[in-house]
Amino acid sequence: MSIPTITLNNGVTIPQLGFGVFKIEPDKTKAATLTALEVGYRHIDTAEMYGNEKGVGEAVRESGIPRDEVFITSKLNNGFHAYDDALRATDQTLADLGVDAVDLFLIHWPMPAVGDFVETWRAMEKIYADSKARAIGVSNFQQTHLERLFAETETVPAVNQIEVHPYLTQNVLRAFDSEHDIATEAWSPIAKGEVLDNPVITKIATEKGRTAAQVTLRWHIQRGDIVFPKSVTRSRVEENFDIFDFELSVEDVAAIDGLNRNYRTGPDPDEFNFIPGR
Ligand SMILES: NC(=O)C1=CN([C@@H]2O[C@H](COP(=O)(O)OP(=O)(O)OC[C@H]3O[C@@H](n4cnc5c(N)ncnc54)[C@H](OP(=O)(O)O)[C@@H]3O)[C@@H](O)[C@H]2O)C=CC1
Ligand SMILES: O=C(O)C(=O)[C@@H](O)[C@H](O)C(=O)CO
Repeated sequence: MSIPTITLNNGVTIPQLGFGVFKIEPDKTKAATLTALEVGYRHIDTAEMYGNEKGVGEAVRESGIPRDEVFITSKLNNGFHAYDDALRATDQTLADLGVDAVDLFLIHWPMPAVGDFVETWRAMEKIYADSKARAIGVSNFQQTHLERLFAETETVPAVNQIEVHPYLTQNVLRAFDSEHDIATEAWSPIAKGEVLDNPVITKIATEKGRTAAQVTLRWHIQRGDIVFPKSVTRSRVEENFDIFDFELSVEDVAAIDGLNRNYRTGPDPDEFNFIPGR
């Protein structure tokens, strides 16, 4: 099964479907990631915050798949926004993953009340210039945060990774990303499972002979976003991968768009200023 790719604003290509590892225990991450790689995933989304970068790196090495065939994303944790801290934390991420460079590196949260993300972005530009990341981007940035980066720095982020699912369709921010050549990545794409019993989605699933998760992931793919559902259950890892041999109609996509209720499963980026360990 060939996974579609998206070309980022610096020419780097990313598989549109990946595997997320948030909340996978460090000692279970190697096995879970190996399962995803066996099933066919070639894009893994991790973060320093998840405490499981080592397991991801071990799985990629143990899989025997050439490094350049697996796209690895990690994220700079909230306690490392200061310029020198960001550079040091990046080196630690590379050491934990056991790689020379990540494919994509993101500022995990803007933390607007702290207010130092422009300095952090300058560190990201240095990390990119030093070839420690093939592409750099942000996560959980609102339009105002992006506008500050445009005004005060040189590089437009390649990616904005934000919460998106049928109950939080984010069409305004996604359109803003797109106007500025920033690819949107949709985190918690099935809303941590919360959308799977929605009658609009289950009806489409029944009509298509698919599961609600497959319909929801297919909706993301047809809207053009990048997704990386998480599962520690092999049958679900397979199910979530098996979404490229059917299509939703324009009406199906519109019906799922209509489920938006601006509901977040995770923190509001305008209010989240949490620094782990402090
Ligand atoms: N940048 C950021 O701030 C954030 C980024 N992320 C990224 O996004 C990824 C995905 O988001 P996440 O929050 O994990 O949530 P998801 O929307 O991917 O949902 C994961 C949950 O759904 C279950 N599940 C997965 N597939 C199926 C299926 N086919 N049928 C029924 N249940 C299923 C999983 O259970 P089980 O594992 O038990 O099978 C798990 O409980 C993360 O792993 C992380 O990489 C997530 C949150 C914030
Ligand atoms: O999963 C992530 O990438 C996150 O940032 C979350 O852990 C987020 O910080 C959260 O859910 C906090 O409760």
